[in-house]
Amino acid sequence: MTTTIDGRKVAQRIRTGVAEDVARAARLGGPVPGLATILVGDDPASTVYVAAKRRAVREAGMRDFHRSLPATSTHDQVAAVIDELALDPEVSGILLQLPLPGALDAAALIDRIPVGKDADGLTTASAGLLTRGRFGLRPCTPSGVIELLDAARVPLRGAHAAVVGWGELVGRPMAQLLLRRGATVTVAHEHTPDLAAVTRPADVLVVATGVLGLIGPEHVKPGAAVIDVGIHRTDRGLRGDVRTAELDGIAGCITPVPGGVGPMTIAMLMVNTLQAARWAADPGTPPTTPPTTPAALPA
Ligand SMILES: Nc1nc2c(c(=O)[nH]1)N[C@@H](CN(C=O)c1ccc(C(=O)N[C@@H](CCC(=O)O)C(=O)O)cc1)CN2
Repeated sequence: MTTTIDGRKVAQRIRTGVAEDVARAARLGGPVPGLATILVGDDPASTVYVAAKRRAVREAGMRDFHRSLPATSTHDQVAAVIDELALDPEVSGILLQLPLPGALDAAALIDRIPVGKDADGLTTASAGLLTRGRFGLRPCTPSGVIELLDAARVPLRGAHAAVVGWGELVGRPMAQLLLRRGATVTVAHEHTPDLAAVTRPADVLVVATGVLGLIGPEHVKPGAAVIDVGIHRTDRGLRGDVRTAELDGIAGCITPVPGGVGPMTIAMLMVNTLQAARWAADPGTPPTTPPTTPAALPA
């Protein structure tokens, strides 16, 4: 039997835990965390995602700072906004919504965000901290995947994990997070000649390719945990990189699209914003706990 992992439920539990922590800190007179979202242009999906992030910020009792910039903005104009937010002590975290329009250099702009305010965990500095196993803010989607695997009680230490896709947003940090949990990790990508040869031995399969329906029964070990990070808008609604219906009775557990990984991205952004505020309040002793709240863990 295949179990569906309910990402909405896990995400809500995490968001409630963050809201409780924010309220508790406020009662004790601590600073209220604040997230600044930056949206450049008017890409419809990005507009929806940023609106959802801002709503989540307010629901968590945090402060919502937002900047909208025209699609014609230059590198220097976007950089100036990031620099201004970087200096603002009320802003705990900064997020530059991706993708950026035109020829803007996303990597260079993201790297202007100070590591302590890197709510998305996407700067080169945050990637370095992750690779070294030091405290830092982790990329939201892959850390959300780890939370889902924990919620489904999927053992990671000693497991063979395959990550399909090597993007900076998901694939690469995902592999690092799984490694840190003691999994043996293989990363497959567009140049991998025989994809099924990599994925079929995997106990844990994380797919983040951006290729609609790439993964089917021929790629999956019976009983494996299958995590689908893809989101595609089709005539039949949202679909992922995995042909989920075909894996019923084969996968041990699987995330749906929608309602799987997607909601976790926003939940983990709330966790990171809270962590950033704590880090700023006591920069000498960065939190030593993993970037999740105790409330985020399964009961
Ligand atoms: N700066 C960033 N940009 C982008 C990120 C990111 O983490 N940081 N990730 C994606 C988009 N994204 C958040 O920005 C995101 C994607 C999907 C969801 C989500 O909740 N999806 C729902 C379906 C919602 C829908 O109808 O589209 C689901 O899967 O159930 C949240 C956030 C790229 N850009």
